[in-house]
Amino acid sequence: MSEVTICGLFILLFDVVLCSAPWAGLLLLQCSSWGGLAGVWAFGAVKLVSLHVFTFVLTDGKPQPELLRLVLLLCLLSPVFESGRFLMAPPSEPYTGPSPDLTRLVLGPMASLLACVVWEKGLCGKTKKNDSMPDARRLLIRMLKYFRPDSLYLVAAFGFLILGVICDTFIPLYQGNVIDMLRGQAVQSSLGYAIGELVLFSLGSALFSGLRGGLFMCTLARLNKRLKHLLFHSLLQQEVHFFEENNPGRLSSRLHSDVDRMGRTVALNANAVVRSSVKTSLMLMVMLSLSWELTVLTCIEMPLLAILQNKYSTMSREFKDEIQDCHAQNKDLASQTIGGIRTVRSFKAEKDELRRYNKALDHLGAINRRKAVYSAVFLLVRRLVTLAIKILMLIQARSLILSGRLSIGSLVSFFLYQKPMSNSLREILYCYGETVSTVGVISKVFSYLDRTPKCKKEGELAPEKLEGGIVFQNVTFSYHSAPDKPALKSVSLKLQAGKMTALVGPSGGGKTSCVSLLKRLYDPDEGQILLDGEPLHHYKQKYLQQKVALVSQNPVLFSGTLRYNITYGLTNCTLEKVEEAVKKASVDDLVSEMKDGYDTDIGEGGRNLSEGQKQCIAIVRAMVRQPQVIILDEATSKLDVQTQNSVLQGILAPGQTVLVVAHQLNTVERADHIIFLEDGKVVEEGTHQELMVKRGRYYRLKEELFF
Ligand SMILES: Nc1ncnc2c1ncn2[C@@H]1O[C@H](COP(=O)(O)OP(=O)(O)OP(=O)(O)O)[C@@H](O)[C@H]1O
Repeated sequence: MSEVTICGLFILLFDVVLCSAPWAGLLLLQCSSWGGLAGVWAFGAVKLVSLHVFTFVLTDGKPQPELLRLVLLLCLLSPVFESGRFLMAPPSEPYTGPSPDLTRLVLGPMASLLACVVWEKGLCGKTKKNDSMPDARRLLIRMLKYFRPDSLYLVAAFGFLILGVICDTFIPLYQGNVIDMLRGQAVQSSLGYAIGELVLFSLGSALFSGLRGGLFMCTLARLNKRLKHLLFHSLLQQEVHFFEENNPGRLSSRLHSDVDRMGRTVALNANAVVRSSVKTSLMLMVMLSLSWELTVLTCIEMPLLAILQNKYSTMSREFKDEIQDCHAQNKDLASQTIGGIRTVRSFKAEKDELRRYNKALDHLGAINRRKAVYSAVFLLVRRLVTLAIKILMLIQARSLILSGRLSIGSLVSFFLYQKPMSNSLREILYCYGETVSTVGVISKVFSYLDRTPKCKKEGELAPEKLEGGIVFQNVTFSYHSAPDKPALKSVSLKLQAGKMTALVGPSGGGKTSCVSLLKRLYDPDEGQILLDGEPLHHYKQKYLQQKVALVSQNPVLFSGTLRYNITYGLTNCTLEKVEEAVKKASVDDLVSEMKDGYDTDIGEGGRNLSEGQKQCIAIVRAMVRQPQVIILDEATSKLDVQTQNSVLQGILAPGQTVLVVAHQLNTVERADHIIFLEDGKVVEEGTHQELMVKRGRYYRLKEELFF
């Protein structure tokens, strides 16, 4: 047992001794009261001083904050409670102060102790152990701030909510009135009046609830739109490394399901909490007026359930995170297989894929089973607690009825109120649990929203005239997924303005990495790349993407029309410009063959086109930008030789800097200068003829091996 617990027990014992003294005195003197409310507060003050001194002595002058909170609770609970009774006492039965009975002597310290345990262990204790809880509060407050632009809607929604609840609470009262009138000899007009009031409250309840629901839904839709826009904007700013490290399925799940979930949970729970709180307060007032002892017992049930719910919520939050990750993985697995169905079919790997998917489903099933077991245990314990409290209440009610302090009718009314009040409290606790379990989701979404892209800020340069000379100065670069294996090691090379340069080398040599750096998809770890003598990051990003165009072997096209794909990312690109680019690239036949010409829908990812046609579209997309530097990364590999020649002839304008990427020397005969890259290093460079002499044997050998 810890030191704090032992000290707490001593303090409790001392409190019981302190309380029993005046009670014993009152009993001996046969007094029924000890000075009304003033006496209770005075005794509370005396207790506060005595217990403080006792605590300081007990802890050698260094009391723990938990003990001080217990002392405060022991001293203040009774005066506060009595003040409540005093304020709520009906005029027919004026307040006479606490009566000396044993139940009160035990109930006071018990309630204080319970409240203390709930606070320290269940709520506050959790906060101290788990650093994420203050974060949770901060995250929820931040989440609420996103509702700010809809404050007016929210104020109206909450207003309608409170009006609706008030109408709801009065409906049973008027129902009772009408029933009473049916039994008696009420005048026809007053019966009609009571029915009218009942109808009015029912209509009010329906109307206000409808308005409240509509306004909440509207606010939620607006919040979702705002958050999705912000998140998508933030994602689009991130560097390419980020997308390599984070799986696209998971990012898309954050953007859609998570944003929906966080908005829904926070808005609906706030709605439910306000509704339940108003209802609970109204019912609590009525219940206290019926019997405070039974109300205290009902209220003891609440913190016990709160502890249980708190524990369950923590577990359920972990389960939910696990399940969500699992769902994202499964979704990814399925979409990968469906997306790559041609490859799957050609390798006859359907059974393997099914087995992989089944394994993933089994994993998800196991988590769901564990969650179900925990949920069943939680439900059982919760029911047992409720049952135990109910038995205690019946025992207490029996003694109250026997002593004549409670009528059977009042007991029935009390029990009639108890169920809806427990439901309201349960709803509040449930909402709390739900909100806490959504904190993980909120924190992940916010972490993406707050993420600062790890790439250099774009510059301001956008010169009208660009020569297109490019220099790599000692460039070293590694991918984040393989930080110890640099893809480029101190590479220095030069692309002369207006000339065609070829990067040649075996697979994995670093050609594509050079191209990616040139397109600023990544930034070098060391060294720099100069364009017309200026570092690449000094140029405006938009300018750079327009002046340096890349056509890769597997171009990415988007669903939409042919024209949309050609003019992708360009504003105000006229049809004439598109037609000119198509003519230059000699692919006008391809366009004329299409059903709706430029307005033909090419399907998702361009699936209605052949691989060669996709390459043609990508070439036109680059041409339409009239770039000064054009990079052809095996851009025509899927075209037949004749088309390849005519396309190349058309696109290579005089004075343009061209970078061609290839595996073999014989495909880059036109190049003015060839750079041979191997294992991330420049190993040879020169003209085609020079290289054929130097590396011809090597190439002949390689080509024999490959072809
Ligand atoms: N996204 C990536 N993450 C981690 N490593 C990568 C990534 N892309 C390439 N690499 C590694 O970087 C090195 C250079 O690859 P790069 O793609 O630049 O070579 P390449 O010469 O273009 O090859 P290929 O001719 O086959 O396209 C290789 O070792 C490769 O494994």
